[in-house]
Amino acid sequence: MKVLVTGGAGFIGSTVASALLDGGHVPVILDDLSTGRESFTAGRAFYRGDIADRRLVDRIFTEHPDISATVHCAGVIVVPESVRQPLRYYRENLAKTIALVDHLAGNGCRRVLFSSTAALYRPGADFGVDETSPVDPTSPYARSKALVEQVLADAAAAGEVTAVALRYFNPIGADPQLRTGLQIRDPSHALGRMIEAWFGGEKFCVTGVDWPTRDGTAIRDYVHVWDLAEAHVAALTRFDEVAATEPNRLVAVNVGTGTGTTVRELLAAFEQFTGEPFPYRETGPRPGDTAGVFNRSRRGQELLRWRPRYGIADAIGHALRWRELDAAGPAGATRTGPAGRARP
Ligand SMILES: NC(=O)c1ccc[n+]([C@@H]2O[C@H](COP(=O)([O-])OP(=O)(O)OC[C@H]3O[C@@H](n4cnc5c(N)ncnc54)[C@H](O)[C@@H]3O)[C@@H](O)[C@H]2O)c1
Ligand SMILES: O=c1ccn([C@@H]2O[C@H](COP(=O)(O)OP(=O)(O)O[C@H]3O[C@H](CO)[C@H](O)[C@H](O)[C@H]3O)[C@@H](O)[C@H]2O)c(=O)[nH]1
Repeated sequence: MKVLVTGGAGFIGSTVASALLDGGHVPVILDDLSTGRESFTAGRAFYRGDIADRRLVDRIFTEHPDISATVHCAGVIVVPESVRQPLRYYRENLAKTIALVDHLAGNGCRRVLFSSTAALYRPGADFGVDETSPVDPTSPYARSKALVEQVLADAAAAGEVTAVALRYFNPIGADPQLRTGLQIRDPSHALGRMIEAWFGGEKFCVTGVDWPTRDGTAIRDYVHVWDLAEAHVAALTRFDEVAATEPNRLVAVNVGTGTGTTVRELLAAFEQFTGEPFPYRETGPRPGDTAGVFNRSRRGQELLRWRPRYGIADAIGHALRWRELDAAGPAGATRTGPAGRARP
């Protein structure tokens, strides 16, 4: 398969591209490098530009007429930022996706695998959700994803596209071969902040301790980014079969591990991995935060014939090793290096 990967210079898209290559497929990357890293595209077909640029999309399909599907990862992703800049989030994630899908359909590429998010679910009493759980996003970021799903559902009903949405839970870790990992300088997600605090010799800040969870901190389903990437390859490999399970509808599939982990539990797993106590402080929740959800659906395993292979300790290890390598290498030369930390 030859597959267009938007956002293929970013954290998840670059890992998807590696998993495609490892599976004998060919990724073609479209990325504007707004948060992506050019070195992640080395040795891969790469077009720098905006997903909404019709001329660029036309050029890609002229040069690669055998692209059979698109994985659409490009977008802006920071929940608290979306609360401050909703118009930007709706423009980047919703308006530009409509333009992209229109250009894709115009080029005869109707198979769309969309990067959606479990953040669109309303947390239930026990925080477990499946694909039929109520969708009730609480931030402009999550709402932009729910709106794209709605657009794709309508386009699928009209036969304009065949669409599958992978609703990611919380991807962490790095490519186990360390070809790519988290590329942004100042991550906002819990494990990213933990790693920066640990390398910087600072306290980790737990944001939100009054959620109705077992220990008051928010719960998430942390899925290794390599497992997530393999779920994409599985979905692409049997795309028509998966789409045919709900003809003329958007097929939504949760991609999580099935295990809920609180922030305190993630911190404990980090301490266990490094063998050192991790000092922390506590504050109120961030804007747009939710108590969280974990996956309780088996649809991903059944429809995609996929199952996660890695656990949280693997993900922490890969993320730490990537961070260490990245700080040392040319791509990370401007970053602060590990603050005298011994390798765990
Ligand atoms: N990271 C998570 O926790 C998470 C969870 C659920 C869903 N997702 C979704 O997965 C996708 C990828 O997320 P990520 O963590 O890899 O983020 P990322 O920021 O690392 O990657 C996004 C990529 O898209 C590119 N991009 C952004 N806008 C673009 C545009 N208009 N045209 C072309 N390229 C553009 C960026 O340069 C970047 O390389 C996003 O759609 C995100 O919403 C992420
Ligand atoms: O330094 C931190 C960072 C986060 N948290 C807490 O940890 C929990 C999880 O936060 P994350 O940011 O790791 O996870 P989210 O599900 O809130 O958001 C993540 O997933 C979203 C999509 O689902 C977006 O992609 C977003 O950018 C990405 O961070 C939240 O309660 C948050 O308040 C902390 O306690 N301290």
